[in-house]
Amino acid sequence: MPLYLYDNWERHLRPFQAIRNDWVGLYCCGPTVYDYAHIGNLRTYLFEDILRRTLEFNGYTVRHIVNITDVGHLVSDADEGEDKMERGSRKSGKSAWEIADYYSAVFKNDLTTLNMLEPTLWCKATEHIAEQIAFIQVLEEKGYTYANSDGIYFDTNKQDDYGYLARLNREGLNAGSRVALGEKKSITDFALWKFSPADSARQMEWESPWGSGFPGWHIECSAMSAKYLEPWFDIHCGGEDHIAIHHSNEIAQNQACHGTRLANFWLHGYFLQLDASKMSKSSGDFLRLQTLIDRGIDPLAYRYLCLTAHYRSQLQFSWDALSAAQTALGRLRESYLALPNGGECDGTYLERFTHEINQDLNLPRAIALMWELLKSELSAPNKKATLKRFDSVFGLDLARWQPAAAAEVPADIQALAAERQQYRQDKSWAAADEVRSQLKARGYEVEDTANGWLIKTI
Ligand SMILES: Nc1ncnc2c1ncn2[C@@H]1O[C@H](COP(=O)(O)OP(=O)(O)OP(=O)(O)O)[C@@H](O)[C@H]1O
Ligand SMILES: [Zn+2]
Repeated sequence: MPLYLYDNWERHLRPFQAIRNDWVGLYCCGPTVYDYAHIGNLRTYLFEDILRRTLEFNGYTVRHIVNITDVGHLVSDADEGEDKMERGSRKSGKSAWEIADYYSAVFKNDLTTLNMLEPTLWCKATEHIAEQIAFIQVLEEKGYTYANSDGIYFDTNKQDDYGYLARLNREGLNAGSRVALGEKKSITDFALWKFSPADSARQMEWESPWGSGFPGWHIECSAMSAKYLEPWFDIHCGGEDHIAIHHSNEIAQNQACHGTRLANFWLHGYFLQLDASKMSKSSGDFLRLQTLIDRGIDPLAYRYLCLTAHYRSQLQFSWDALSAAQTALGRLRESYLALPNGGECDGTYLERFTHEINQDLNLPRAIALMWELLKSELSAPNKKATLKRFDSVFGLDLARWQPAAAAEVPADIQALAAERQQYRQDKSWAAADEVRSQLKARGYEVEDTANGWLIKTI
């Protein structure tokens, strides 16, 4: 069954075919580590995690690269204003290096808490300055750059199809924005290298053929994806806000340097909205994963919530929806736990599941199918085996979940519960009731569910 993905370059579903035989290259733009990630950012990484799991489900080996932007992302996407890292440093009183380390570690921890798979490789912008300088030098040799008083810029007029990914109307943009042009030749031109200001020292700066300074934000992704994947690889991801500027600029750089548009497929995760606008670090109005945990929400309930919305539609955050997700996850975990082991994955359900996830990651329908499976006539052990296979894509970690009290249920009680279950299966009702009384006397009760049993304390 082919895997169809919605490619934003072509703006339609395309059957996925790997470029190479040995691995699939997946590059995901990582966080700018000047602050905590919010659950909106995390929604995009969850979508990328699901994509990776779907590729692996389809038998591919994925080389999954995530970068850490620890320099060069300016407050304004028009390459103006302060570097977000330096601003974060000024606000916190810590060095830019310290805050980069701190927020990178918290970010990685958030991903683990949400049961995301560890990328094959993390790479930091500040550890790839030489690669970025070398990339800019090629652009310079090929005539794509110009210098002005604050940096080396990419001349977007040199490319007829600049901005194709975003279907940009360049004439319209240029006409409407003369004031913001500054020293740039065209409003879409962007910085490759920024000079350190003459009057104040920066914490993060390096020598270069053009003088002391730091790289622009977009060049790191072109340089690092070429280094760790290839200049032409399979799939590039990010949030929807990256389409118009960041990814358009990455493509421009690669077209100029390597003659490729970086990636064969361009996939974007759509926003988590808070009160009808994008949840955003810069606005200061955001929720962290830890905020949810502090309010008694299981982090995987947030993962479940994200699974119920398609990645290509925006998701409106609400506490009600989150608590409904928590309830559903609880039911799912209990059902899974109650099912006996030893079954086999059901071929028909597996085929239907593959059809849903291979249709551009239709996780909402895959989740609905999972509930249908639980209610089905399938044998209990086979339900469990099938569900386990589904969970390799959902990533809800069902097999590891234990109710808080379960760890304390003594082995002899568990054995009694199993004995009772056996009596019930044999229709020896009197013996089953007798064991039930014994359990009760010890302070336990067994709850029968559609799919098995659960031991609870009275
Ligand atoms: N509200 C959101 N919902 C989903 N993804 C988002 C949201 N906001 C940002 N993203 C994505 O999260 C990833 C990390 O973004 P990054 O750390 O650069 O955020 P940022 O641009 O500095 O912060 P912000 O835009 O929140 O002020 C990117 O892929 C970005 O597109
Ligand atoms: Zn990027």
